[in-house]
Amino acid sequence: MSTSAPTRHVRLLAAPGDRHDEILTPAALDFVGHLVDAFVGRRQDLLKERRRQAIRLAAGAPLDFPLATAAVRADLSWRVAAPAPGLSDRRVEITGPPDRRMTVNALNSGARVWMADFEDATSPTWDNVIGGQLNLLDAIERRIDLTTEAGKEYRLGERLATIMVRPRGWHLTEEHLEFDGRPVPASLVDFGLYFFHCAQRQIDAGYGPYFYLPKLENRYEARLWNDVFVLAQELLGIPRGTVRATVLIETITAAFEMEEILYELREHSAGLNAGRWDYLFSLIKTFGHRTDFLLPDRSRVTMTAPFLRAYTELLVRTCHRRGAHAIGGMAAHVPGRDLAAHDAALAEVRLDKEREAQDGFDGSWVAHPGLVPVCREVFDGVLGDRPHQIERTRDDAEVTAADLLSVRRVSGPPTPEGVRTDIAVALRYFDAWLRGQGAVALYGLMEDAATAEIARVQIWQWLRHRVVDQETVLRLLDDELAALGAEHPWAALDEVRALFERTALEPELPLFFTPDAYTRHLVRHAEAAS
Ligand SMILES: CC(=O)SCCNC(=O)CCNC(=O)[C@H](O)C(C)(C)COP(=O)(O)OP(=O)(O)OC[C@H]1O[C@@H](n2cnc3c(N)ncnc32)[C@H](O)[C@@H]1OP(=O)(O)O
Ligand SMILES: O=CC(=O)O
Ligand SMILES: [Mg+2]
Repeated sequence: MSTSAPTRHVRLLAAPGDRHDEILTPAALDFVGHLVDAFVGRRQDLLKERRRQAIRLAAGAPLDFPLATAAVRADLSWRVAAPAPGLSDRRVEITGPPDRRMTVNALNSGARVWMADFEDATSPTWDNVIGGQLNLLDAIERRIDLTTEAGKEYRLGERLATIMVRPRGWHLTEEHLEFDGRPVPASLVDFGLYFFHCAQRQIDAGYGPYFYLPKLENRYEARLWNDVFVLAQELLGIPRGTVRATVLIETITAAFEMEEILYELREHSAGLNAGRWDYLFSLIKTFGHRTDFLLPDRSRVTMTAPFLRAYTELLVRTCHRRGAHAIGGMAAHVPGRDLAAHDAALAEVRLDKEREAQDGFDGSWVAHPGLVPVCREVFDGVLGDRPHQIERTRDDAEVTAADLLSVRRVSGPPTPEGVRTDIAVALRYFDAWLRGQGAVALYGLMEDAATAEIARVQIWQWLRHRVVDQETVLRLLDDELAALGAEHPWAALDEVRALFERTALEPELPLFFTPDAYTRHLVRHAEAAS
């Protein structure tokens, strides 16, 4: 590193794990320490500002495009950085946790990009966090090949997806590391360890350190990330502007600051992604108390709803005006076990990708290798030999604040089946998450932290508006816990019930279910750590 070590250190509180020492080297921990020392205070202030903004909006303050930055939006002269090597053609991006086998499968999947996910698709057990870093390092070093006991071989092919890493969001902490007696921001751990070990290796391989940034709520959080990148590059002697990052627009407040977010990150920006599931979660969380934001069953809120079309149209228009990629979101259908379910899932995904490609997106996400071909086919049909369609500026897509908030047109009460499904999904997902699995297929759909959040906040919203009564929810809760216990005798039923009660049934809605569940259930401190 080009500067001296921090005077205050990151302290490791976890017991040693298999090969963890290869990631948690003194130099890597010093590097993370530098980042934490520099940014921990600002992160804290920004989290406080999130709470203040939530209170303002709950009290009826209007949400609009910020007046203070009108000049940034009006100035058509600025552009984001040119696409970096490996990021020009992003027609298909596969996402998933950096589990060892899935890492090989994702890199070989035929997708152009693999989003290695420490956020929605990962349950942040310490083993998953450090194991994920090891898998990334081993993949980049091409030493990840393995043969299972059953004889199945996993070998990296010749043409691999470009890696983009999604660190955990600003709201989460990593409690196996401590700085000044306090847990460390998880974003800086995931970003810092990957950057320290892999940034130069990726540059040497002809790519670079690339990221996806989740759950940002405003331009100040984008500025914080940009400053993290500047310092990280400086510390390791990597030229400024080497990092690239795609920001997920997946909160309702960030939808009003898309231009500003691109502007803040412009020297490191790789565009925006329409993170539809967290977006819906954020919308319900932010305006859940208002009757005009009462949403029906999740299955009835599709991407053709006017307020969601407004969001994706604005995203494409904003990106393309600034020379940035606009990347589509996740259709939740995953290939089924039988042929009919498989065909139905593919048809749903095809429709979703067709709409995105026609709207001007430059590529999109899939959750499963079996969906890569359909997404590629659709985008091939629109892009042909062009790597993207950034030149399509979508000046026709005029979107107002009212369009983004016009939820009333799809609002309405849930069906009994919708209530049961949300409870079933939340419970099953919580159980998987507590056991270390952050993404699961349930009832033909991919479920992860974002979709599980929707399930629990919908129940909260329906109870609050009395369109479902507490007795019904408690009866369904008993039924679904019994069904879960019958299917999975090992399920942590008491913990799952308590988590559901705390995060869906209390009058005060917790902002996320993950910090509570993490601190209570996933943290394992070594008794003798010093
Ligand atoms: C809202 C959002 O943020 S979306 C982004 C975050 N969410 C995700 O990334 C979810 C990613 N997807 C997944 O994790 C998985 O596809 C699941 C959990 C939904 C389903 O997984 P499974 O039940 O294992 O699916 P299935 O049995 O069909 O898998 C078949 C093979 O494909 C592999 N596979 C499935 N999905 C992926 C993936 N996303 N990446 C790499 N490999 C994958 C499996 O590992 C398995 O390979 P194997 O036979 O070599 O072990
Ligand atoms: O991260 C993606 C989302 O839809 O949420
Ligand atoms: Mg998300």
